[in-house]
This record gives sequence, structure tokens and C-alpha cells, in this order.
Amino acid sequence: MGMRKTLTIAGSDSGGGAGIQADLKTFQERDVFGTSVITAITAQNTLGVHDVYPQTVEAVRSQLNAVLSDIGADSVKTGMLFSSELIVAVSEIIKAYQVPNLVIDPVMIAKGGASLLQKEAILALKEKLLPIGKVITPNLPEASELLNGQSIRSVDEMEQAAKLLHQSGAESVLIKGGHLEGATSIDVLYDQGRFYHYEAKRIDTKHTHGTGCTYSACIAAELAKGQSLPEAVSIAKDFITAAITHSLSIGEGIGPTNHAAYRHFVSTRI
Ligand SMILES: Nc1ncnc2c1ncn2[C@@H]1O[C@H](COP(=O)(O)OP(=O)(O)OP(=O)(O)O)[C@@H](O)[C@H]1O
Ligand SMILES: Cc1ncc(CO)c(N)n1
Repeated sequence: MGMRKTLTIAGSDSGGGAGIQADLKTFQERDVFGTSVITAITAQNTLGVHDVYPQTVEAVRSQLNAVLSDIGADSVKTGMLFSSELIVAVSEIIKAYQVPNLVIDPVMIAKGGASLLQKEAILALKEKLLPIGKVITPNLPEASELLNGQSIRSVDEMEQAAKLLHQSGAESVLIKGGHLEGATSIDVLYDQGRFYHYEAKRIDTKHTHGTGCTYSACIAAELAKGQSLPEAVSIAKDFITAAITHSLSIGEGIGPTNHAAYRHFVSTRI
């Protein structure tokens, strides 16, 4: 069998640490063939987002059709989708091609505070994309936003929130605990009626630009290779923990994670 293929549908990060760039680097590290559909161009560095240039619906549709009509995909991840019109177009085409293993990273706000998803697009995300996804991977603020502002402050509340998001249409839900405090960083997966916890030592670093993108890209790559979802998340947790442990002091602000760390260093997962 040929090489497995993973498609990322996301925004470009000129700074190279997040978005399309993080995804393609991760796909390369995990031995899948990466393709990309660019939804928006961001002028961005480690200090923040300078500008956002969303692509037209036509440009996004055309890229999707070009990739899926010829190359196809064994999995797909979505990152920055920016507007409800782009979400609707992406959902329709993924459905039409019956692309399997959709990982939805509901990117909303960059670490510096810039908006990567228009407020009114959250409804389209919930109604159009969520029901066709294999898993959605919100961080804590994103999970709260998807649950109409409900606060999530503990692992127990992460479990409740994951179940609620499943009830609102997501097949499986992975809530990331990067934004909680404590000696460890715990993610909670709700899959097929069961909870799984993924725990790693909290690393004391400011260089965490692109953690969420890298994590969801790795999950998508592992699903493309045939791993079960709990196993794909386990590998991705090791991958992101190594990438944060060896993150890079590049630029003056929040530096990127090190996508090559997993193959160079032993993991520090608990
Ligand atoms: N300081 C840290 N030490 C260890 N693991 C971390 C740390 N910060 C985040 N993580 C882990 O990184 C992964 C991504 O989680 P995070 O909550 O940072 O995503 P995110 O906020 O969506 O990222 P992004 O800002 O790129 O969108 C999770 O597995 C989380 O537990
Ligand atoms: C393009 C892009 N996607 C996602 C994120 C979130 O980390 C970012 N900063 N930039």
C-alpha cells in the first residue's frame, strides 16, 4: 500500500510555528503525505498576528476539489476556518467526498488575543462541522464558548463538558487542559462512552506557539495510519510533550514548539 495521506484545512502562519506550517511539519515527522487547503493568510510572528487575509469561498472550494478529486485523504484536520461561509463550504465538500477521520480543532483566538474565527461563525461550526467530525479538540476557552459560556475549571468539569459536547453532536471529544494550572497538564477524551485521561508533566516554558495545531495534526496523521482514536491521542500526547519540552527560543515573543523533538529525544510523558 502507498503512503497514507492527511489533509490540513487551516490558516497560514508566516511565523512557521502554528497553522498550515505546523501541520505539514508534523505530517512529515509522522510519515504521512501532507496536503493543504489555505483558508486565510495571516501575517504573524512570535509577538502576534499583524493581519488576517481570509481567502474567498471560491479559492477554498477550488483547493479542496483539486486535492480530493485526485489525491484523496485518509484523514483531514481543520484549524482556522475564520468565517461561517468558509465553514459551510468546507463541510459540504468533506461530506461530498466522504473523507474519513475528520479532526476538528476549533481554533478561535491566537495566543496574543487576535480573533481567528468570527463570533457569528460558531453556530455554523456547531451545526455543520461538528456532526461530521470524528473528534473535536477544543482547549478550555473554546470548550466553554461551544457550551454557551459554561465555565470549566477542573478535570471533573472537563469530563462533564466533553459529554455535553458529545450530546450536542460530536462523535468524540478531546478537551485539552493546557489552560488549567497544576503540576501536570491533563487532557480528557470522551470516546464511545468511555473517558480517557492523558497526563504529562507541565513544562515551565513560554514557548508554546502552535501547541494545539501540532497536537491535532499528529492525531490526524495517526488516524490516517489506522490507529484507534485513544491510541492516536496517546501518540500525539507524547509528540506534543516532546515538542514543548524542547521548544524553540525563536523570535522575541512566544516561540514555536519543536516538531523534530519526538524523533530526537525520549518523551517525558507520565
Ligand atoms: N506548559 C505545558 N506543559 C505541558 N503540556 C502542555 C503545556 N501547555 C499545553 N500543553 C499540552 O499541549 C497540548 C495543546 O493544548 P493547549 O491547551 O495548549 O492547546 P491550544 O490552547 O489549543 O493551543 P493553541 O494556542 O496553539 O491554539 C495539550 O496536550 C496540552 O495538555
Ligand atoms: C494560522 C493560525 N492558526 C492557528 C493558530 C492558533 O495557534 C495561529 N496562531 N495561527
